[in-house]
Amino acid sequence: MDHHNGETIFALSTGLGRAAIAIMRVSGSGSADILQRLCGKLPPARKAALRSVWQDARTQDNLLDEALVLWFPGPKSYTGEDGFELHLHAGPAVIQAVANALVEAGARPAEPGEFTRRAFTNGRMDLVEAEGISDLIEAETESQRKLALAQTDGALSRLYGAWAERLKRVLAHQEALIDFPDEDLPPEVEQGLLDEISALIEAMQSHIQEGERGERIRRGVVFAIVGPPNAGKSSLLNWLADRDAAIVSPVAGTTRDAIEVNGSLAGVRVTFIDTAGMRETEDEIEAEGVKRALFHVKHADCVLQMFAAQNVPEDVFPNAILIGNKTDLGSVPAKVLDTPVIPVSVRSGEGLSALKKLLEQKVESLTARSSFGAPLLTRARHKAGVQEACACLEAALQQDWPEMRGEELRLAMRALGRLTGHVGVEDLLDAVFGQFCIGK
Ligand SMILES: Nc1nc2c(c(=O)[nH]1)N(C=O)[C@@H](CNc1ccc(C(=O)N[C@@H](CCC(=O)O)C(=O)O)cc1)CN2
Ligand SMILES: Nc1nc2c(ncn2[C@@H]2O[C@H](COP(=O)(O)OP(=O)(O)OP(=O)(O)O)[C@@H](O)[C@H]2O)c(=O)[nH]1
Ligand SMILES: [Mg+2]
Repeated sequence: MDHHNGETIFALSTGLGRAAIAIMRVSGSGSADILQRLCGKLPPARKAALRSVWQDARTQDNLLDEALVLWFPGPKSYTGEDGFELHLHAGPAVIQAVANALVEAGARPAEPGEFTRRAFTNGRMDLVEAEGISDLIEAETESQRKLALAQTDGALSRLYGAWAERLKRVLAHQEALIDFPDEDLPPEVEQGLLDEISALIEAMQSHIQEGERGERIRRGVVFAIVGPPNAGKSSLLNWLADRDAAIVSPVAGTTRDAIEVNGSLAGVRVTFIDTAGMRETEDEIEAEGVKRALFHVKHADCVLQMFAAQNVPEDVFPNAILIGNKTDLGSVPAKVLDTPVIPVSVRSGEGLSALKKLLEQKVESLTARSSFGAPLLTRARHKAGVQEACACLEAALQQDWPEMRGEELRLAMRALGRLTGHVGVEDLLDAVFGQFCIGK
């Protein structure tokens, strides 16, 4: 994608649902001219003004709307360049007419994430903060909101920046060892340097480990509901979803595809996946369903293994929560192979509130932080970057040659720099900003 910061871009920043007001956002060096063309004299900076919006204000040709107008001169604006907002009456015809007038005045529609991309390019925020903005807009639960907001506030960026600073000092000491090999530098210098590298490795490793929680909060905790046909898996899904998401029937093998339902538990986004009942089958489609069920057993954060009272399983999946259903028809054992069984009857409702409590606890333990307040990584991109930096530091420790060690340290610095976007990220930007909402 070719990006021209000189161009003036616009986008509708408010959602397309039923709403009274729509915000059209404009950014770029042509903003002052375009705003004057549509609304006449520029309003005072950052003060709302009520204006008529015209196709051309000079000729008072074609009145489009009466709008609140905000003028944001750069470089302190969100994008770092001149821009303005029109708070219009929401309505497809108003929006279309204003968009046409903007194009006629020289602006073009923005790409997804282009406003924030400009904020990044103009040094208003780094890459990690920009990703946080995108997550904040997507956040559906309280925990997602908090995590994203901390990220837009620079908490994660500051952690990576602090590591980069420490690395810079290590590198400086390393250079001193290279430049003055014959001077009698005290041996503590080299030892101190190695200790600092080890400390950084440890910090990065625990950050990666904790990061699993951040990724879970961001994407949601995934529960896979599995078990033999007719156990009542789809019935449980429907109860958890509070709607008829999946077909329930007495026919064994009713569910063949995986059915996902999103919800929230303990303020955390969760996904429940109902799967095909596991059994040997000649049916090609059902067999594919069973294959998918096994896939979800492997990839879910937690497996809900369900069985019906009369049909106690011989094996228990690792880390599964065992649910014995249909207690209205018969009793279930207290344990199977040392795993406690949660007795429920989805039909009568018995045990369901206890099950829900248990699931809430599970969600909390899967997302709770061990070190309070430390920022969490939230994406595979962050994890990969920290892992790369960490691998370079480990390689640095293995190097006896000072020059080679210095090279590994520089590579680690570079990996951290790419994370926040301070170095060499041109190739990454389309991927990062392409995931944004239009108008942000
Ligand atoms: N209508 C509207 N609401 C919005 C935004 C927006 O752009 N427009 N935001 C967008 O994300 C968020 C709030 N963020 C904002 C960030 C900066 C400024 C602003 O007025 N900046 C001043 C400079 C402020 C200063 O540093 O002194 C400026 O633009 O000149 C406004 C909102 C959420 N709500
Ligand atoms: N008596 C009784 N019947 C139940 C209970 N829960 C579900 N059922 C019934 O058991 C049958 C199978 O339920 P489903 O939820 O479709 O079972 P499933 O595990 O999704 O089955 P498959 O999709 O075939 O793998 C249906 O007739 C349900 O009404 C229960 O607690 N007690
Ligand atoms: Mg089913």
